[in-house]
Amino acid sequence: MAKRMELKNLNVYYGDFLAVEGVDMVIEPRAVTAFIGPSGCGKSTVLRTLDRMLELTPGGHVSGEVLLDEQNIYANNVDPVRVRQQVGMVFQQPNPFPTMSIRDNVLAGIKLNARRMAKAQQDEVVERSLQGANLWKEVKDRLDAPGNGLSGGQQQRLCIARAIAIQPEVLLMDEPCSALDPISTLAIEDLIQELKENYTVVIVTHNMQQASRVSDKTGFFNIEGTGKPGHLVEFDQTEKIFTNPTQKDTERYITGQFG
Ligand SMILES: Nc1ncnc2c1ncn2[C@@H]1O[C@H](COP(=O)(O)OP(=O)(O)OP(=O)(O)O)[C@@H](O)[C@H]1O
Repeated sequence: MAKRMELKNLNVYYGDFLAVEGVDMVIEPRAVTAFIGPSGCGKSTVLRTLDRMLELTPGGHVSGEVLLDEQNIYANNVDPVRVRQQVGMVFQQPNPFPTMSIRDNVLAGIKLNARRMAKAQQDEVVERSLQGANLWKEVKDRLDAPGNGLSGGQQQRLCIARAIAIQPEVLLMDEPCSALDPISTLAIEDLIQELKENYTVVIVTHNMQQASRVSDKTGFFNIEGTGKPGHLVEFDQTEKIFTNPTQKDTERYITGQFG
């Protein structure tokens, strides 16, 4: 588990609109990479290229390459469904299937991929995934209760359990804490630190303290103005980005002068 990803001269389009231009970046395995930058600079757009979810938006397409351990995931012979088995996504709004039980929520991705599994093996996946998402202790006595009976923070950890149940290599998180209270946010941030031992983690966040707390590397994206493409301004060790950035715009952004 945990694979390296590499973006090579990546351009991302919605129809004719060039939303993000010329991104080159190596995303290291067993590390957390954060994407920061002002609204509209393309953080979520780039994130969605990493599991080919971008193509689910009409007109969404890319040029350039996205490598997952040397394999271009946009090559003609690559099945996007297979990519999404290797690269999982956790969204801003916790989105468990509301009436489905906690147990079935964890197994949802596996069932969707039509993998048959004996009950004992399912039990093992449910426990392992919930342990991995730091939720097991809180829910082990009510696995058959509906997913929407959990708190927001627990629901987000359930979504993380669902994402890791299929044993991906990479976990993408699009502002995973923005709908959560501060205590649940800290629980997810602690969990992200644990997840990086086994996964390649990429997180989009508006919260600069969060980026500096949880990530090893940070990419700062920016946009010159409405209708212009976003681009990657600077990508480096998180500590360097937040203490001694090379680019003036990065410094202006992290010191709150715009954005
Ligand atoms: N479905 C879409 N169709 C057309 N254009 C889109 C679509 N989604 C995003 N865009 C455009 O792509 C650009 C990048 O948007 P994106 O949402 O990736 O930025 P972001 O940095 O994640 O912003 P935010 O921080 O506000 O979420 C913007 O100009 C946006 O308007």
